[in-house]
Amino acid sequence: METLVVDHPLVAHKLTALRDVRTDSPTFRRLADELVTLLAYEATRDVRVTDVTVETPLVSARGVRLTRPAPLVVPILRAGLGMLDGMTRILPTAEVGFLGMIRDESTLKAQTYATRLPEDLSGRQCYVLDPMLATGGTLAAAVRFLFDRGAQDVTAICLLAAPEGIAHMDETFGGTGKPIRVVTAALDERLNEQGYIVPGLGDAGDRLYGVV
Ligand SMILES: O=P(O)(O)OC[C@H]1O[C@H](OP(=O)(O)OP(=O)(O)O)[C@H](O)[C@@H]1O
Ligand SMILES: O=c1cc[nH]c(=O)[nH]1
Ligand SMILES: [Mg+2]
Repeated sequence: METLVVDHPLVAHKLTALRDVRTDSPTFRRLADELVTLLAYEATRDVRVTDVTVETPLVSARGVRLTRPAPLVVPILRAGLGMLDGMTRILPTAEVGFLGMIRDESTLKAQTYATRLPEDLSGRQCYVLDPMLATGGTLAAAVRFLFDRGAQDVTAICLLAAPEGIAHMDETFGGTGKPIRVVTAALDERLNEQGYIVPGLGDAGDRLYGVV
């Protein structure tokens, strides 16, 4: 599995503001949206394209267009929804599937409460959106759903990742030879006793959707 920590001053600037406990929900939503677009630019570096020729007003020119079928983008509800607009802004023809997952805060195990994915993902490139990669239980389950339906490769875009989550993904998929990438704005220090990323940004879903 490949992990890419995007090293860019604008990414660091927006992430710092997201971490700030004083950032209110409307600002948090806007920053998350902007940050995803920057991460998505890096995450889509390997998106498949097909050679085409276009007519400019002057001559024929060679170029590319996205290979069809377009990639599948899968936000993990609830918090991943806050990343969908930022992603589809740069990949407007993407198909969108949904996974609803919640982590039981006492066991830290992920439970799936909704799946709305194409049945057949043979040969498809997939992008999973979830702001937080903590223990990795949620992302591992989501990635398994996609590979079970035939996905060719999966890239997860996470605002923040913990070393424990990256290690869990490596242990789960490392020996499978499946192409998986995690693209994140930062690899934080650790998880605390409650499974929260430290220094982190708190509960991403609550901060996005106004509980705090
Ligand atoms: O890596 P893990 O330890 O599995 O934890 C990460 C998950 O926890 C959060 O979702 P949460 O369960 O809080 O649901 P929500 O999006 O509805 O807030 C987050 O958005 C991830 O999906
Ligand atoms: O730090 C964390 C860990 C899991 N989920 C969150 O929203 N934040
Ligand atoms: Mg939450």
